[in-house]
Amino acid sequence: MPKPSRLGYIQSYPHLLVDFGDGDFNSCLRATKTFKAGDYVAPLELGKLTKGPKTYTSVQYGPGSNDHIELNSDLVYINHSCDPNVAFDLSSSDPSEWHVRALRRIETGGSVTFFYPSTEWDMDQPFACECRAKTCLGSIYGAKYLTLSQLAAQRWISPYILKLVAEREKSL
Ligand SMILES: C[S@@+](CC[C@H](N)C(=O)[O-])C[C@H]1O[C@@H](n2cnc3c(N)ncnc32)[C@H](O)[C@@H]1O
Repeated sequence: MPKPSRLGYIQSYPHLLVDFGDGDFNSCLRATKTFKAGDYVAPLELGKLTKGPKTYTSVQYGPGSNDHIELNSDLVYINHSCDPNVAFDLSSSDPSEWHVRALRRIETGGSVTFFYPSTEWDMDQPFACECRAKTCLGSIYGAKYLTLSQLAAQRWISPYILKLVAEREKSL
């Protein structure tokens, strides 16, 4: 189940709802209540996660090229933004603590977004970003293709991504 479908849709989390659009990639996840900065938006429940190869729906959890999980829940509909409102925090060595956290206030009905290169080093499916943020980076390929200052401008970057960037900078 890479993506829950519109047909027979059952919400995965009480305060998050998929807004299904037409076409393959035009859906998003919306908040059905207001979240404050720092609030837990959703846990990454271990029972739902599956390890697997890198895909456009997977989330990286470590520095290795095989360190990817499928979310198997509505969280897969969280779009990228260059000015995101949540962090995917998979930094704990205890996976039961992995979670999605609000980086700033999210109003009821607001689209939930994260900065994909905060978890992804080299993405399976790069795209031309349509986030419309003033700080939009244009094309999103993964952290490997961003400068240190572009990454440093973000509120949250996963520790293993920062480590990979540090290794890249050292080898220059
Ligand atoms: C995991 S899906 C996210 C949900 C997706 N919108 C959908 O309807 O299935 C990731 C894909 O959504 C699209 N996407 C996500 N954020 C985007 C953005 N800011 N601009 C353009 N496309 C985006 C891209 O095609 C990307 O490969």
